[in-house]
Amino acid sequence: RGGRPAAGRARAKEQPPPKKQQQPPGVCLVATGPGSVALTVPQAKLVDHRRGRTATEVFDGFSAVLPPDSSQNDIFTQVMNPLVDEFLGGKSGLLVAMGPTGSGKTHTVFGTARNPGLVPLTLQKIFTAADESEGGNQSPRLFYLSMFEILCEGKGERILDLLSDAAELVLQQSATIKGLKEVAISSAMDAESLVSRGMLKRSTAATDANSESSRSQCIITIRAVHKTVDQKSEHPTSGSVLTIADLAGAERKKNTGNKGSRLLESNFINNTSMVFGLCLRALLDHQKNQKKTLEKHFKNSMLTRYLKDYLEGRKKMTLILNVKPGEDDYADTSYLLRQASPYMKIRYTSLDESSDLVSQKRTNVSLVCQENKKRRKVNKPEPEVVTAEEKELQRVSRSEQIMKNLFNALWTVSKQKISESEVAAKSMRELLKDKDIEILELKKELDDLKSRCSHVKQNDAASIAISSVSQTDLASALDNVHLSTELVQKISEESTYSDPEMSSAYRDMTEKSVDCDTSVANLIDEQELSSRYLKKEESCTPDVTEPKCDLKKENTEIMGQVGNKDSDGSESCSEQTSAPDGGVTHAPSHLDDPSELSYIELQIVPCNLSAQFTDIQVSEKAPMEQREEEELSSNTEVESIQHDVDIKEMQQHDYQSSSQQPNSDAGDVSSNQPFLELQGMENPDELVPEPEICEPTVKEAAAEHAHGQHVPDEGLPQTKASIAPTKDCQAEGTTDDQKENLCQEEANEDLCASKPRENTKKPSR
Ligand SMILES: Nc1ncnc2c1ncn2[C@@H]1O[C@H](COP(=O)(O)OP(=O)(O)OP(=O)(O)O)[C@@H](O)[C@H]1O
Repeated sequence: RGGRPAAGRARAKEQPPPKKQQQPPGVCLVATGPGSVALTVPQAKLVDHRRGRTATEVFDGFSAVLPPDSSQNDIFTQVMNPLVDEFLGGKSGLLVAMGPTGSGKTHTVFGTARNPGLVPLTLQKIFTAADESEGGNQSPRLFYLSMFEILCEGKGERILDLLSDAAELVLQQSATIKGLKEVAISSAMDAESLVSRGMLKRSTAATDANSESSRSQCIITIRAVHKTVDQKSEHPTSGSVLTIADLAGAERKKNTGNKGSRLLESNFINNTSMVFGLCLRALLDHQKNQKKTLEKHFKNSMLTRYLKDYLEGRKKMTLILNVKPGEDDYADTSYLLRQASPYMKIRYTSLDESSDLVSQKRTNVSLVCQENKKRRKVNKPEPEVVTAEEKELQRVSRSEQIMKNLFNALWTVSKQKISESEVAAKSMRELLKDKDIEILELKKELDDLKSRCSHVKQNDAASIAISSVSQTDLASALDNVHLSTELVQKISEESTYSDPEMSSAYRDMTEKSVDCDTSVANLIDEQELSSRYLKKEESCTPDVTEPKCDLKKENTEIMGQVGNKDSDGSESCSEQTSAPDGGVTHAPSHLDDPSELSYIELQIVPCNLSAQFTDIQVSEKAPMEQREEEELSSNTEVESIQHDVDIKEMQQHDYQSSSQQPNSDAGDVSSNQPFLELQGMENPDELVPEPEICEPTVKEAAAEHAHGQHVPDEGLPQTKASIAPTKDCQAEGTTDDQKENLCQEEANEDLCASKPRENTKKPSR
């Protein structure tokens, strides 16, 4: 008990015990050197074939090996004094007493009043050193003492403050205990009494192995604070800390005989001891192989969490392996030596800590050291110190680089999309241009069609004008017919005085003329109807060239219809102008009928008019040409009339010559023979002699026609006017009875002639 674990590896080979140290009976472990021990297997533990032989294991490498008769001071001097010196020098340290139950750990740490342990000795040493430091002009320091235990509570753990009545303490992540009472200590005596009071609260129980067995892990901390630095703070946290831990010893059930709650405590104690050993083993392995990560076994118990800095090699730690050298304790001793002897090779990484705050930086320093080692492996001359800020900067720069790459990728894709869109827009523009060109061409075609349609409309208007002109011509022709009728009537009236037969023939001729006038009026009506029908057909006919043909055909049909209609009447004028095949013929065919010789000459006019109408309709001449033709026809008509007048004049002359004879006979055929020959007539009875008083009037009218006075439409009244004075002259040259007869006849003729004229004017105008 009380021996420090030797450094180095225990040799597990059988070798003869050292000659100088005789192994006492019942003892298995003896010191063989300042840092080595020899563990001999008891004979009872050996198998049968090995009995009689000595089986000894040598464990060397320990810092010191203290024999069983060593005092508390020897232990303090050998084990604790270096830690106290470092503590007083500003360095934290840890002392942990390990060993099986009943091995004397508590006795070694706390001792007794008469034989004080390491804690009292430390306190004495500290205050002694403090007194010496004040006398040596060193800065005064304050010492604080805390004492707590970690015990089992059910299946868990809890911290209990041994210097206060605090209900519960909380172990923080920073390896500090929240709520732990620190008691400032000003003297060793006060501190020892304080520790003594705390020991009274510690959980202990009697087991088969120990009458006062510790049931918890007890931890005492002494913190030294310089007054000049932390005197303003009531509870300064800076300063070196000296930690002394008295662990509960591992227990064997058969040795302790624990049951129930004790057995649970045994499990807790053994588990904590095991975790503590694993942490040390992991630290050792990590220091042996830097590539191997440091296992974080310290998380598995509250004790190891509290001692994390020490178990990770950042603070100095001293282990006291308490063992019992009896043969009965061989198993526990052998187990502890085998377990803990390798820990002597553990080295802490920093010896320059001066305060607990500095320990926070030591982590970075440790990382820097590891980083430097790595950099040395890659043969870099100067290792770079990577701080947290630099790491943050590197992380930010990486993020920026990632975002930059992402932005570049998006930009490239966007550019491609834009280029594709531009190409598509260009093609669409070209397509629109083509469409515009097509639209312009279509517009041109539409304009052409419009112009052609307007031309067609003009043609239609021309055709309509032609129809109207034809109607006008028909009307003028009708007027001419009336004029001729009136002229014939005048002549017949004049001739009625001389020949009654001529008068009857004249009446027939007048009736024929009236019929002809009526036929012409009907023709005008039908032409107007046909022109309207033609308009409707032209409006529905798409082909613009068809109306011309239709116009000709329609006009031809009109003529045919007129002929057919008049053909019902045996003596119609239209019957003579229409051929059976629809063609146009002239009146000479009627010369075959001797019954109509009296008005053959007068029917030339309507027949010519029909021919004129046919020419107009077929040739579709211009209105001026039509007017010229009309004038020509009128002139022809006048010439024919003048020719008739000449004939009448010749007849009148013959009649006068015959009437001057005493026995004038109207039936004298010889006197009429020249006229008949001229006219080509065979029946002289139909000749109507004209009276002599009409000669000047007829001559005057014939002279007007002969002087080239055309007879336009408007000139028709003039013709009438030119004829009217002849009646006056005629009336002046006659007797009163004759005048009355003439006026009566003239009135009758006016009434007879007015009827057809009124019928013809209505539809034509
Ligand atoms: N060097 C010593 N001198 C005198 N008595 C001792 C010595 N070592 C131990 N003892 C006595 O042995 C008994 C057990 O000692 P101690 O309680 O210290 O053992 P422990 O290792 O702490 O056991 P546990 O782990 O169970 O607490 C005590 O009664 C103690 O007085």
